[in-house]
Amino acid sequence: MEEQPINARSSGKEMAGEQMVGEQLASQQLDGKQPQSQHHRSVVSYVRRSTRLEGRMERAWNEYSDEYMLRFEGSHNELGVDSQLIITRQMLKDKWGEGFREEGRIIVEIGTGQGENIIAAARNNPQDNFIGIEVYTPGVAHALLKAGKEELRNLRMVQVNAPELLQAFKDGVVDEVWTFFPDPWPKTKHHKRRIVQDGLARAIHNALVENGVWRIATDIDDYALHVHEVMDRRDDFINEGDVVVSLATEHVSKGNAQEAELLPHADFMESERFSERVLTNFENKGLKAGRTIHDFTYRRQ
Ligand SMILES: C[S@@+](CC[C@H](N)C(=O)[O-])C[C@H]1O[C@@H](n2cnc3c(N)ncnc32)[C@H](O)[C@@H]1O
Repeated sequence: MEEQPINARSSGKEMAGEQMVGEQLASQQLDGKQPQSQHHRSVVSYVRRSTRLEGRMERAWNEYSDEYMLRFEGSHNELGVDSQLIITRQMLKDKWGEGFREEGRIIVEIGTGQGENIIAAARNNPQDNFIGIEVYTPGVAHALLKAGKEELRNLRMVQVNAPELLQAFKDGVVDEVWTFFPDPWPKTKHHKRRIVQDGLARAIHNALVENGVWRIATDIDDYALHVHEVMDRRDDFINEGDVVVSLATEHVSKGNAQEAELLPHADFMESERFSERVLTNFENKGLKAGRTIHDFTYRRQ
């Protein structure tokens, strides 16, 4: 479905469109200038759908959202974050309340979907703190339901546009950022909507502790190539991959493996499967369709 570019902040209707995020906002801040108006339009990586919850999901929201949702200025009832917001570890601790692990790492997952990964990670690593960012309300509700049922204390969810939140973190607050199976946006004219972009990389670089890592996974070859294009030329991250992967160097459309085989290939370095990554529905679909799963580890320099 084609998105309708309307301003999410002013309308709050079913289809959200374009607002200032990622590359533009990050580059303005990191260049030391004040960002322009937050209402300036830029491209976002999602299409906002109807967010009406019913039944179990509605009950989960009512029961658990007060405890599990972290709310920041500018993030009430909309997906934006105040461009002046600075998130420190102390602020997180204060908002979190009981359950924040003083000595623990802070791990942020961008685009948690149904929450499978972040829930499993929080359960398996009770010593660390996990923050899930997701724009899609039913996805957030699913995560709340699972977290609430398991009484996880070391997990919080935020419903905002992830690049905006990432760039609010004060230098060196986050230990790891995970982006697993980002929306592929296969059409060339939509590649600018892919969430892995220079602006997000800069924001994540700033948010990460020294030697912190950004882990990415995708089942789309063309997206894997896009990740290499964006990340491998950066000198502020190092690609820690030690597995050689051959990828078609011309962009190919999603699923067009035959065409890809005929195109010129080049070798790229990728990682073994990240051990904390669980098999989600998205990955399962990719595997069933015979696609290769690509894992990336970029370490902050
Ligand atoms: C293809 S799903 C993958 C979900 C999950 N990571 C998994 O592996 O199952 C991508 C998710 O990213 C979310 N998303 C896309 N852009 C986002 C953004 N700018 N901020 C937060 N979430 C976003 C979408 O709503 C969607 O749930």
